[in-house]
Amino acid sequence: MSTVIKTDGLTKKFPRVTALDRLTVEVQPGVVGLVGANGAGKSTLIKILLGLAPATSGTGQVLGLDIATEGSAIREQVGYMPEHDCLPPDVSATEFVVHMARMSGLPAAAARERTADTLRHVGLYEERYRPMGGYSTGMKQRVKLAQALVHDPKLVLLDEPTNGLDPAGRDDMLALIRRVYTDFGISVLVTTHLLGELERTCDHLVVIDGGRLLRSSSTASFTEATQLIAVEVTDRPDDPAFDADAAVLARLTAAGLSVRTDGTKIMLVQLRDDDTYDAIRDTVADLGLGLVRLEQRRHRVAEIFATETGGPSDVAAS
Ligand SMILES: Nc1ncnc2c1ncn2[C@@H]1O[C@H](COP(=O)(O)OP(=O)(O)OP(=O)(O)O)[C@@H](O)[C@H]1O
Repeated sequence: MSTVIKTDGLTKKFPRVTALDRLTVEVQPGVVGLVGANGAGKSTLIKILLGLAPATSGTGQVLGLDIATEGSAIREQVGYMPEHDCLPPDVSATEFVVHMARMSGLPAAAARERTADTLRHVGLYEERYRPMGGYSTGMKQRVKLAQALVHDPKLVLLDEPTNGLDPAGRDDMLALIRRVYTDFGISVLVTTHLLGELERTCDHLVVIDGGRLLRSSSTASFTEATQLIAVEVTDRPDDPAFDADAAVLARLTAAGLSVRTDGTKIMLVQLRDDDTYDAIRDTVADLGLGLVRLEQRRHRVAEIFATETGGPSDVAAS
């Protein structure tokens, strides 16, 4: 696998703010999420990777090309979906995407053919002949994605593609983004400030905060299993006054297991060995209770973020 993006000590200073602070990161082929709160430096990084803005210091390569000297070669092979609305309201999606295809060097016939295919792929059919001013946000985001894909790039950089979409629209867009890689083999770097979106969509996550790298690792390792089992039990139907949780807690503790509650009806039992599950099941059955939940806890991306930044207050957990 060849590296798709590589930066080394990448720094971008504006007069009053350091937008990127010695960022060193490597991205392999796949769907990669770039996550950070508003102002973390995501859009700045994308512009520098495209060779549209110079870095203050540090180096970087995209598809093996130097961001400082080979910007136009990078833009030939990379598609870019900007964050903000950039679509002229009076032209149709077809006219616009054909124009973008021609701009990236496709001959007229090929541009028309690729435009039809790409718009169909992102789910725009009859409406592609109507002026874009009348489109919904979801349709506009699809056109923006289509223009990023039309010249058949090896990599697309998508800046907040789910912005402004309702939950169903977001799910559709994320599924579409996933297919860009699985169906066409085009690698994706997608930015978002919504952590919850990434677990299902991305293979790998890069988390930045204040322009600095917090963490870069596979999505699986972000959400890897902890050594805790979440247990929730029913009350006794014949004896609602019986404190089921306290009884289970006392029994498991007496059996040498470490148990804590998290303020809800869920108890967290430290996984000791394979017998831990049996010990919990037996205890619950002995007490005449039922099990509502018995599952190994997984880290969620949002929890990691909270641990490493001291609080997720400025990052929406979606
Ligand atoms: N052209 C500029 N001049 C001065 N400061 C800038 C400029 N562009 C960005 N910044 C600042 O750099 C920091 C990073 O901005 P950037 O837009 O990269 O963040 P972001 O993570 O993409 O956030 P958002 O999702 O809000 O766009 C912010 O503090 C921003 O105010």
